[in-house]
Amino acid sequence: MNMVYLNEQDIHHGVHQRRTTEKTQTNLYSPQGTTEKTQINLYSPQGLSYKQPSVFGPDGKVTAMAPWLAPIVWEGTFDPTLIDSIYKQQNITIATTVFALGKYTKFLKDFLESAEQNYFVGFRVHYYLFTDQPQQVPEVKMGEDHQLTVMVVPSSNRWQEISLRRMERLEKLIESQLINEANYVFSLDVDTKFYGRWGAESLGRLVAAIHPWFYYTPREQFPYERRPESQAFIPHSEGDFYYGGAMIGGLVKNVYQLVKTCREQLDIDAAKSIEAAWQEESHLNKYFLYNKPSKLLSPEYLWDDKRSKPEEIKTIRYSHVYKNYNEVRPNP
Ligand SMILES: CC(=O)N[C@H]1[C@@H](OP(=O)(O)OP(=O)(O)OC[C@H]2O[C@@H](n3ccc(=O)[nH]c3=O)[C@H](O)[C@@H]2O)O[C@H](CO)[C@H](O)[C@@H]1O
Ligand SMILES: [Mn+2]
Repeated sequence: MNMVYLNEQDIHHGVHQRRTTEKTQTNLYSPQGTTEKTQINLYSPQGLSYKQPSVFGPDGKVTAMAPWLAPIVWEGTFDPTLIDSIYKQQNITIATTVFALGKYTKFLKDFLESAEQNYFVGFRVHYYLFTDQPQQVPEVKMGEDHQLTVMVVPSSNRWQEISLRRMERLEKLIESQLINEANYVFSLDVDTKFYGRWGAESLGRLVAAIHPWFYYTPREQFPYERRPESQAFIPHSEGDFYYGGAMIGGLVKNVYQLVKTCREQLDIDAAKSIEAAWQEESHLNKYFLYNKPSKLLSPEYLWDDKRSKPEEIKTIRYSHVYKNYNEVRPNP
């Protein structure tokens, strides 16, 4: 069983060819096996030793709680009508950032149209769409209380840069606007589509999504950054879940702490000319390891169209659509 999934992951990663090798870690950077401890970042506590948590309970069924008592949101664990009504009384605004630079504008229509069908329907939603091609932004009819603001930003010729810059841009947006305008904020990938409800059950102080390709994987095989010289470094003995960089969320203040820290850590790495294996996603995983999310979204909330639906996934709500990497990215 495990083997099958590991192979699928390897295929998944092989497509991008951006995983660092395990060799680098043991041979180059930890020659005596002593550096791991001394190079742990200042904001990280010393590694705490505990068993890797699982999304499956002892009965083999999915579990609705992480061992630090954060809910894991699955179909069947909440009453959608009830939970929406609780948050509606609070009159909240949910800011949502999405980036579409270069050819990624082609994903906007499906992303926005499907969001309008499924995403926080009946709540106040304010999309902030960052793009370098404002003329390519499609007209999409917004639901009541939903609005969209286009933020024009300079283009970039490296997809890695576009992806990781989201941290800095979100940091600035929160400082300048969201702190006064919104209660919650989500940042979502654009090469995606909503297929099902995404509502108030996803709200929390700090929200992470479990990556659809790694919830069967032993932590030592997570594609964390393994070079101790990177600020995103995580030793093989640590790790909870592997979280996807395509979705982060939470209260504005808590997301601000997250994006600011990740941006600072990315800057430190950049000054040393090191780019983590999965860019900001690696830094995000480091952050969540030492600042545990208060709510986890099951892979229902971050699926991948390339992956067939296993039994434990009752409904797919938000999923990566197929993309031809060579066609849409500015560089390999
Ligand atoms: C499932 C998941 O968690 N996917 C993550 C993954 O692969 P992905 O292959 O999904 O990354 P990606 O190509 O979708 O890039 C992330 C996002 O950056 C934006 N973009 C990117 C390139 C470009 O030319 N124009 C543009 O606008 C766009 O919003 C896109 O959704 O790794 C990335 C960084 O290593 C991010 O962490 C993604 O969230
Ligand atoms: Mn993506």
